[in-house]
Amino acid sequence: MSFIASRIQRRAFSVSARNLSKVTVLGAAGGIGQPLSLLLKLNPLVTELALYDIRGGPGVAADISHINTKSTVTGYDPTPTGLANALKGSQVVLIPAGVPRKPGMTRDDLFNTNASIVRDLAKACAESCPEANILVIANPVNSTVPIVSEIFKARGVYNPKRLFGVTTLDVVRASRFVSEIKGSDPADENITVVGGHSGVTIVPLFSQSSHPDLSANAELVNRVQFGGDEVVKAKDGAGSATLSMAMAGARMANSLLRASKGEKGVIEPTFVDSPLYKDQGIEFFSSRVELGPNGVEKIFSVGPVDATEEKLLEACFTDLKKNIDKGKSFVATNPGK
Ligand SMILES: NC(=O)C1=CN([C@@H]2O[C@H](COP(=O)(O)OP(=O)(O)OC[C@H]3O[C@@H](n4cnc5c(N)ncnc54)[C@H](O)[C@@H]3O)[C@@H](O)[C@H]2O)C=CC1
Ligand SMILES: O=C([O-])CC(=O)C(=O)O
Repeated sequence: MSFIASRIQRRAFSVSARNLSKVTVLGAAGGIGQPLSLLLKLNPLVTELALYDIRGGPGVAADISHINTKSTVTGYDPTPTGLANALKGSQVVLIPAGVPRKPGMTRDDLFNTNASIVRDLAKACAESCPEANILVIANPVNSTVPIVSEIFKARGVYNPKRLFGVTTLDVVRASRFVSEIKGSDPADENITVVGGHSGVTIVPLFSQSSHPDLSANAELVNRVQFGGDEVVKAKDGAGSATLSMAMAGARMANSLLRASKGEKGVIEPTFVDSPLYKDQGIEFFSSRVELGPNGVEKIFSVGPVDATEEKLLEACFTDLKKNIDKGKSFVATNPGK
């Protein structure tokens, strides 16, 4: 083959490789995993969908694979090889694997079960797809994201630009709740929510929205902070938010894929390794983040806040630091196999 022909062929390969987007869902047969996988099957940016669960992955995959969009769907057996194959070549890995809350529980009460699930899945990711974007949905997000980072660090493959805690549901809720009060279209309501993803670590910044008066609406602030509890209570023992979460997770994955294809100005709120409050010992923080082909492109600062929000941020910092430290020390004391 001539030099030019081989160069053309190489370029054609790299262009088509860039156009291929394998997305993996770990926990694909669960309450979130199933509708999330469905929404990803409907996304034309996804070319290959890999579904893994400790039970039921192949069944969900067979069902979804009949949907007449172009992407291929494969379900993997619950074995180490199945998991490795689900992850190999993946560009985006979503992790909704783990137990959900029951009424009366906090997200932190899930730690004992979910920490080791996330730790072990993170090990598999570090091994099989160290360069993928990892989107952690499993709670408590404030602790599970640091767990993933510690595992990647221990293996020398940590890239802070590729690790995301999914906090999209908080802004989805905030815009919907505001629209109910104002009688507006939620699509027009851009509410910034910063901090973490549980209770008082969730800080909506209404003063920055087109309705600054709402920052004094304690009931609304509380509803955004404890929106998850509203669903847990209504489901009465049958789990937590699954459908709205699937929509939020699919939105976040879609934003990453759009940015990876070179679209500019794609901004999502997300819980990332962040410089914003590192001087206060807070290594991860959710704020508006511009996404790009390399993952995190730019982390926006919190911006001006009013006195009420200043107090909310103080409460957030205290809990968030504890949650992050808990995740980090878990890996130090429970490194697993
Ligand atoms: N980040 C967020 O905004 C939200 C997070 N969540 C969290 O997402 C998690 C999942 O919630 P649901 O889907 O409702 O729970 P679920 O119990 O319905 O589904 C979890 C799935 O994970 C699977 N699983 C467990 N261990 C696994 C492992 N080692 N490997 C692969 N799969 C495994 C289970 O077999 C099950 O199918 C919970 O921790 C929940 O708290 C829920 C809503 C919002
Ligand atoms: O509340 C929960 O346990 C699930 C969750 O994270 C949410 O709905 O925001």
